[in-house]
Amino acid sequence: MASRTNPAERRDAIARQPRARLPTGPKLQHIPRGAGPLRSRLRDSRQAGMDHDRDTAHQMGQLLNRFVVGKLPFPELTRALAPLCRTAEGADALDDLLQRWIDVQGLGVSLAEGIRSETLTLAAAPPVETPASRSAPPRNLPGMVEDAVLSSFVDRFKKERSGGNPAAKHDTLGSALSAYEGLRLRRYARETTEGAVRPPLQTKPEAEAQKGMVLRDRFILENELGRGGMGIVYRAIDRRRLEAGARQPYVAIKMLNLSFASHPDALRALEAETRRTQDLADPRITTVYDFDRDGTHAFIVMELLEGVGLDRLLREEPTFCGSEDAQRVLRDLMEALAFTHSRGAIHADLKPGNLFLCADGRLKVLDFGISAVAGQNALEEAPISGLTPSYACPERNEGGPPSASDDVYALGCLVHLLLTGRHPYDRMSGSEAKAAGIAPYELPMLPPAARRAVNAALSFDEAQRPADAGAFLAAFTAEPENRNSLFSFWSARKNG
Ligand SMILES: Nc1ncnc2c1ncn2[C@@H]1O[C@H](COP(=O)(O)OP(=O)(O)OP(=O)(O)O)[C@@H](O)[C@H]1O
Repeated sequence: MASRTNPAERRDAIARQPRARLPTGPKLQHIPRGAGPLRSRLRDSRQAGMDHDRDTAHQMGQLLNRFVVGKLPFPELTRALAPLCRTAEGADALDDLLQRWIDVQGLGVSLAEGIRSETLTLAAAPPVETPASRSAPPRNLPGMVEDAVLSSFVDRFKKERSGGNPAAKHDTLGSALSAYEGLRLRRYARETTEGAVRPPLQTKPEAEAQKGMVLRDRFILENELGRGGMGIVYRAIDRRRLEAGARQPYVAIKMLNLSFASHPDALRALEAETRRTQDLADPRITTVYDFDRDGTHAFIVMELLEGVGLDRLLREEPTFCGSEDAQRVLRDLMEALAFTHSRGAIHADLKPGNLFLCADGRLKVLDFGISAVAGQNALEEAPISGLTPSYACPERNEGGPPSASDDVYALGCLVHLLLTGRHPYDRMSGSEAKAAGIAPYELPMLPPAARRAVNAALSFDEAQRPADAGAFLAAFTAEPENRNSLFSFWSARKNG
C-alpha cells in the first residue's frame, strides 16, 4: 500500500481550504467604497491617535446589537447605518465595530462584509429626501402580501399540528396552499387579459435566497456551503441561539428550490420525512432541527458540520481509499445503517456526497430519508432529485419503491469504493450492470465471509441481497477475526 504521511492532517487541510475563518491577524482598515473583501484589507492608512466620534460608534453599536438579537431586520440596519457612514470617519467607525464583533462576538466575516458593502452602497447613494420614501420597504407590496399569506398558512398549520390528528393537519396546509395557488393563477389570468404582463408563477427573481437574507426574522444566511439537486445549503446564524448564549450559534440551512412552493404534496411529504429523521437520534446521522417556510422559501435547518464531504475527499485525496480511516468510515456507516433500518428508516440515496467526514474524524450521514420521499407514487411530479443511478440497484433504477435492500446495495458499492477507490461496476447503474451481465471486482483483502456478504449485497436479484444493513453487518462480521474489531484483519494482513 502506498505510504501516507499524516492523512488526518491532509484531510484537515482540505477541510480548511474553502472555509471563511474568522480573522485573527491585525485589525482591518477603512478602504474606499467598492474595494476588496473586508478581511483582506490592511490598516496602514490609519492615522495614529485618530479617534471616531464616540456617539456615532455608540449609535452603530446599538443598531448592530438590535440586528443580532433579531429586533432589526437587515435592510433596516443598513438603511440606519448608511447616514452615519457618509464620512470617512463614519465608515472607519463601522469597520472598527464590525471587526470588534468578528473578533469578540464571533460575527461571521461574510455577514460583516454583507453589512458593510450594503451600508456603504446606500451611503454612497444621494440622500433620500421624502419621509415617505425613507420609510418605504424595498420590496413590492404584492410580494410582501404573498409572503405574509403563505407564512400565515404555515403558522396556522404549525399551531394545529401541535394538538390534533396529524393527517387532518397536513391536509389543512395542503389545501390552503393549493387554494392560494389557485387564487394566484386566477389573479394572473385576469391581469393578463387586462393587458398586464404576466409574472412568472413559481419563481420571483427578487425572492432568490442570498447571503445576508433573514429567514423568519431568525436565521441570517451567511455563506453558501454547496449546491445539490434540491437546493442550496448555507451556513447561517441562528439569532435565538446567539441570544441564548449558545457556544455554537451557527446552523446549516438547505434552501429548497423555489419550485417546491408549488408542490404542496412534496413539501408535506418532505416535512413528514424530516420529522421522522429528527427521531433518529444517532450521533452518526446529521441532526435535523426543523422544517420551515418563510414566504415562498421552504427550508430545512440542520446541525452545521465542519469537515469535508466524502465525494470531495475522495477526489482530492485518493489515497484515503483503503486507509484505516476509510475502514472506520465503513464500520460507522454499517452500524449507523443497521441502527436506522432497525427503526424502520431507510436512506434511499446513499453515495459519497451524502457522507461527511467531520474535522474530528467522525462520520455523519446527510439527507437521511429525503430521497425516499421521491419514491412515493404521489410525488411523481415532485421537484426532488431522487436517486443516484450508480449507487441504485436495478429495481430502484426501474422505478421501484425504496427499501432497506436498496441501501444494502449502495453499501456494497461504498465498501468497494472506500477499500479500493473503484466502483464495483465501473460507475454503471444497477440496471446497466445487470444488462451487461458483469460481476463485481474481487476484494482479496477481505476474509471470505465478508467477501461473500459484499457480493450478496451487490446482487442484481433483490432476493439474494441481505434484507437490511443489520443482516449485512452480521454476515460481514461472521468470522471471529472480524467480529472483535471490524477491520482488524486489514492491519493484520498489511503487517503480515
Ligand atoms: N449540515 C451541513 N453542514 C455542512 N455542510 C453541508 C451540510 N449539508 C450539506 N452540506 C454541504 O452542502 C453541499 C450541498 O449539499 P446537498 O445535500 O444539497 O448536495 P448533494 O447531496 O450533493 O445533492 P443532492 O440533493 O442532489 O443529493 C455539499 O457539499 C454538502 O457537503
